[in-house]
Amino acid sequence: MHLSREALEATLGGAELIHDAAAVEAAYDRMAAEIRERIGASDPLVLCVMMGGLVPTAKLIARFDFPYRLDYLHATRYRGATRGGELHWLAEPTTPLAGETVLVVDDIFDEGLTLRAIVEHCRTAGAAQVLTAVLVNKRHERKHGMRVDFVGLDVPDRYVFGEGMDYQGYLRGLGGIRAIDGGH
Ligand SMILES: O=P(O)(O)OC[C@H]1O[C@H](OP(=O)(O)OP(=O)(O)O)[C@H](O)[C@@H]1O
Ligand SMILES: Nc1nc2[nH]cnc2c(=O)[nH]1
Repeated sequence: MHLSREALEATLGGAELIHDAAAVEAAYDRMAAEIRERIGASDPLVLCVMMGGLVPTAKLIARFDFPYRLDYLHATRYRGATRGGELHWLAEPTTPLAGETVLVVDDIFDEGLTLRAIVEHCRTAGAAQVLTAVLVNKRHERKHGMRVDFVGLDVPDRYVFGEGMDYQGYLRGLGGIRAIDGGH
C-alpha cells in the first residue's frame, strides 16, 4: 500500500518520541562493546534479519573492530501489519552455518517468535554457538520463552517505528524510535 507524504507527516506528528537518535547511538556503542567482549575473538558470522535488521546491523558492524563476516536471512511475520501472524521464510542464509559462531541481529524483540524460529534454524544447521542482538525489547508478558543476549533499549507495549522498524512499510530510515497509539 502507498502512503502519501501528508499521511506520513500526520503519523509522525501524532507519534511520541520514545528514544531520540542520540540515545539510540549510545545504545549501539554499549551493545558493540558487549558483543566484542563476548565473541570478538570468535570470528563470528553476523546474520542480518531482513528487513528490520538492516539498520541495526549496519550501525553495529560500523563499530566492530574485530574480524567478522556478514550474511542475511529474510523472515517476516508482520509484513507491514501492526499485529504478527505466521512466520514466512523468504530467504535462508547462504553461508554454511556448521561450526560457526553466529550473531543474529534484528531490530525488535516483541513476542519473540521470529527470533526463536531463527535461532532454531541456525542450531539445526549446525552452528556451534548462536547469539542474538536486538536494538529494542518491547516490554510485556507475551514473550515466547527465549532470552536475547544483547539488547539496546526497552520500549513500551506500543507499535514503534524508526531505526529499521517500519510504519506500514515506510519510515525505516528515521533516526530515533517513535510510538503510535493502538496495535502492539
Ligand atoms: O518478536 P516478534 O513478535 O516475532 O516480532 C519481531 C519481528 O517483527 C519484525 O519483523 P516483520 O515481520 O515486521 O518484518 P520486517 O523485518 O520486514 O519489518 C521485526 O523485524 C522482527 O523480526
Ligand atoms: N515496526 C514494528 N515492527 C514490529 N514487529 C514487532 N513489533 C513491532 C513494532 O512495534 N514495530
